[in-house]
Amino acid sequence: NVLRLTAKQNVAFEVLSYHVIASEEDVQRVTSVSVPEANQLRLYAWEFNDMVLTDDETVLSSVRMFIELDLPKKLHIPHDVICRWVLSVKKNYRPVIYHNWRHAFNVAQTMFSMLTTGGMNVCMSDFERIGLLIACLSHDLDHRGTNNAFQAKVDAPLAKLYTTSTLEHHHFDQCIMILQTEGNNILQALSPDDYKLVVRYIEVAILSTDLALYFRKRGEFQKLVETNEEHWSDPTKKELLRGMMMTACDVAAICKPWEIQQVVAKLVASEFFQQGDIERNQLHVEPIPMMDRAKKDELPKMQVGFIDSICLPLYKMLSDVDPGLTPLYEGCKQNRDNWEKLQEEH
Ligand SMILES: CCCOc1ccc(S(=O)(=O)N2CCN(C)CC2)cc1-c1nc(CC)cc(=O)[nH]1
Ligand SMILES: [Zn+2]
Repeated sequence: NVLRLTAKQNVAFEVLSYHVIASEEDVQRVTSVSVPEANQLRLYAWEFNDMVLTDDETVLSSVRMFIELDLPKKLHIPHDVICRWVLSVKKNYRPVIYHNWRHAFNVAQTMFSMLTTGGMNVCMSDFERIGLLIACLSHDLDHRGTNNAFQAKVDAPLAKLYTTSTLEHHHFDQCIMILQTEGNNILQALSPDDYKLVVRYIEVAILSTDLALYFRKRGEFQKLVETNEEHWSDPTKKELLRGMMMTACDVAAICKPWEIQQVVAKLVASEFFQQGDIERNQLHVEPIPMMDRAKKDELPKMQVGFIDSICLPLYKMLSDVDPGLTPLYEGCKQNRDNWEKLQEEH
């Protein structure tokens, strides 16, 4: 009977694999073209705009980020494996309004800029750099366009599996599932100990994108930055820095040129309002103001509140740690003025 069970499990896994991994046709197409240059793709720019790129170009741009950091060579990642892995990650993002592949791709590009244009490169090992890039591209895998509170409200299976950071645990699960799928393991050449270390970096990085954890950890990071105790040789302090970098990349649309910020804010609002509609019309509970379509006129005021309470303090601390990140702080401050002007118009 055990044999029958494993046979069933194998079939299930094959079927699952068919759905979760990239098609060899996609892999063929992507591996057959040369990877565009980073400067041609504007990958080093804080003002980077993904909207001008086709889906294949976002896949090739992601591959280019790994190549620019010399990771395929240093960690022996075959070109077809890195292409297949990026395509599989992209395939496991749902076509939701905001938390889709494009968001993850933008988060990874901001991390790439931090690791290069910023000064973070000097204090991050190859294992931290590949861990952070994998975490950024994977950090919202299989997002449903609704938040943690919503999973609990609808008693979603995920909420039973993970009572805290519900979605973030699932995003990490999906990341590992893809890495462990045939032909997708970009960490395959690492020793068991190094593999465990990088997977640990990825887990903590993805979980730190839960804003609840950011609020919990921010005070500790603030103290560290203020007292100039920035000894990044201390693993616990370094882990705290990587977590703050993840949050900064996750909300980095708030630092983008005003035209881009306005487009993205509309997408964020639409996804939030969609959840609010379900809460009001199907669950018969009152949505929070951020998700309440009836309060859309308060959006500029809410954005100013978001910038003041979450974003500016974070970009200020990171600019103190690495002056190379100051453009993020400046961009965020500029958008605070832009949202405030809109707020006054009402
Ligand atoms: C754009 C539509 C309105 O968007 C917001 C409204 C309110 C707040 S909030 O800081 O007051 N706060 C956050 C914590 N919640 C638990 C309670 C409410 C944040 C946003 C917002 N969030 C993101 C991250 C996805 C991106 C973005 O651009 N804006
Ligand atoms: Zn995200």
